[in-house]
Amino acid sequence: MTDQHHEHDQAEQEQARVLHFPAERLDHTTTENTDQTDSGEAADNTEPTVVDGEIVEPVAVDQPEPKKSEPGSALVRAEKRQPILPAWAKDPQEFRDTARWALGYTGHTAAYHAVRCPIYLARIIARIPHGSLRLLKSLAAWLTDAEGRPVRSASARREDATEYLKLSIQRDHRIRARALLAMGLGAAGIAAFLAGRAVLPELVQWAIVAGAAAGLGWLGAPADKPIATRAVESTKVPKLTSDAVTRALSALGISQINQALGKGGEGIGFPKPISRDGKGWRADIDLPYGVTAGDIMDRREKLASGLRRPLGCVWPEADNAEHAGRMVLWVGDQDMRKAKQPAWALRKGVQVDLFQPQPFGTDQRGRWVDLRLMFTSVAIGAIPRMGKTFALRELLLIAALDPRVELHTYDLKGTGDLDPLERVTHVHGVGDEPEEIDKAVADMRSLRDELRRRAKLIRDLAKQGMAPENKVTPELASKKSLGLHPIVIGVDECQVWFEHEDYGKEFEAICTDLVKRGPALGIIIMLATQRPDAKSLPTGISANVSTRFCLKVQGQTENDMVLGTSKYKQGVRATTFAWADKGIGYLVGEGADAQIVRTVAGLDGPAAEKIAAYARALREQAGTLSGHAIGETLDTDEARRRDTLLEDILTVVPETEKKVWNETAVARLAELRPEIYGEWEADQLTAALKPHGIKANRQIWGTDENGEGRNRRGFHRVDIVEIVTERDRQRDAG
Ligand SMILES: Nc1ncnc2c1ncn2[C@@H]1O[C@H](COP(=O)(O)OP(=O)(O)OP(=O)(O)O)[C@@H](O)[C@H]1O
Repeated sequence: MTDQHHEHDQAEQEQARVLHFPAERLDHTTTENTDQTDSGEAADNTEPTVVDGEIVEPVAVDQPEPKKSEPGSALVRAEKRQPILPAWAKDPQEFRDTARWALGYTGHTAAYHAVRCPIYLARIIARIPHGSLRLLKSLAAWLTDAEGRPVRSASARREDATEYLKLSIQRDHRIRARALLAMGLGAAGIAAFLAGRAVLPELVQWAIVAGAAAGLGWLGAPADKPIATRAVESTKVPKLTSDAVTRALSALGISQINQALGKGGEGIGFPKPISRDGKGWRADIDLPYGVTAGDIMDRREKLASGLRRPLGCVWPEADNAEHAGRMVLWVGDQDMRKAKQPAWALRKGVQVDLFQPQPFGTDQRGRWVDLRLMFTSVAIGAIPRMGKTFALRELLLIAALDPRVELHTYDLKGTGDLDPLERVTHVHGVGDEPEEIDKAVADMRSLRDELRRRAKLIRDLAKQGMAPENKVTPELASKKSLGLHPIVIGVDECQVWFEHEDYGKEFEAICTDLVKRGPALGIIIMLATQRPDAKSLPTGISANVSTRFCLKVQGQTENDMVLGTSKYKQGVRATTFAWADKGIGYLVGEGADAQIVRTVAGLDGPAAEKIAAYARALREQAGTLSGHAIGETLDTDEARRRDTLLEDILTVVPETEKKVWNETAVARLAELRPEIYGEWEADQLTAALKPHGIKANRQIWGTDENGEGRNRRGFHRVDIVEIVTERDRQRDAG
């Protein structure tokens, strides 16, 4: 295409000649030139010497230098090669589907006709006489040269004796030859019959008789009543044509389109032929100047009406690889909402590896779209009742099928949508009652501590060469001793947390941290909200999540909040979905282009229960059931206490003691709260204080138990005081 253009441009350039036109015009331009340049050349130009048109060489200002031909380059052409194998034969899933369809089709057809065999037999027998009569009639007509009769009669009517004589002689010759041929064939037939009777086995003889009878029966059947009826009625979908597309576009009420289609307009461009793409038609369309793909997407319903197709079949999309006026229109054979989804590989339960992509939903063409949950964080947004909870639950079920995963599930709406996961989850929260919020705060705080622990551990492991990319690897996640297993947190209606009067800011801070740093450390947070605005999905979170799924939303702000800045402008508009497009949304995965995906259909409560039961069995086998799943409730007091380390230190280290050894502090802490600090070593305190930015490995001069002065590791009390004061100040301000 590009080459063709280029050649065309070159040809035009070669033919082009610049004609200089007379004085006044030249005067003007040259004056401008003189203004701009001080050279003497400009002064020369002020003399308009050309009066008549003169041919001068064109000066190419923005054309590329004509390419010198390089040896061998003629062989390397920019042609587009057609794939050797069709797409369905290359994709294993599509191949399986096609093979399954072909087998099913053949089996159905065979069974359908087998059942009707007796009827077909009766019909054949009934039609044999009529068939025989037809055969004899045709034979007689052939023998008597019936086809020449009308011509002969016409010449007789015209009394054209010469012509009639010529035709009669020809007829006599023909009849004689045909009679001889018929006799010969008849004799050969009788001989073959007698020989066949003598030589052929009886079965073959019967087969020949049956074949002859079937032939006569078939001959005797009227054209509108064939012997065998159709086993499959093909419901043919109308072919998408450029005329149909143009008509539909012209019905959208967009003035630029109507102008372009009006008299003298440049029309609508189809840069590629409309072709089959999966189970539908694909049209690449160059819209008239000034019209964008987004303008059409906003009128999807009208477009569907113009195409006379169900709304769920019509999917206009922007082609961002081209210009803003290029649209890809995909018109499916079947309504995406009603089309039978191919079987979900995880429906019956299989062990999954969260590090590998797993099937999340199907695209318009009915192909599975995979999603890798590891190293990601997810935001799901939609107006109510569009399938947001179903999508979140599906993702949590996928996570549950990896027995290493520790689940934290929060159903803040409180209707029990995530209850099927109860049997596998580590922490389960339902509703927004104060005690539930307390539990969630404690859990999130402990997850933040876990995040910090992991960060340090990964740093250490990276130094030892065990975490080459400074993130959790499948090997590290599988080592129980390291505690680096994936942690997946799912929060439905997350706005309840972020809008909480007391803890909103803290939830936001922790979740933002988890969204930013969690993925590399194996902590995956998934947040779903029905009100995607800056309050319910804070910008720190919405800007940093890496996987986004947006079902129907009402406006541009919500759209961009979930899918990312400028997505609406780029033509990725979840506003175009209709009310009936349940479970259908735009998915923006890691670094991938946005695509329309329908989540797994029919994954309701009972279906989710079954998968969760399988996931539990996997966990029982792997010995990874913990927390809520085995009846343990989160000890909120304990979790809170862990967060009071700094305060505890200030309690055990009096103001008068400016510096203290770690071992002294740990011994006193163990006395204060043996249930928490009883087992602590001095090094553990160093590690626990590090995330707070407190250096607990300073050399501190002190006196040991024998009364001898020596240097040991410790910290300055004032460092702790500073952090606690700052934290209290922030909490008060928040
Ligand atoms: N992939 C799908 N295919 C067909 N229907 C679906 C699909 N996903 C969800 N649904 C249907 O959408 C309806 C709403 O789903 P869901 O409860 O998840 O919505 P929601 O957005 O979470 O609503 P709410 O905001 O009230 O919680 C359900 O009745 C469900 O059957």
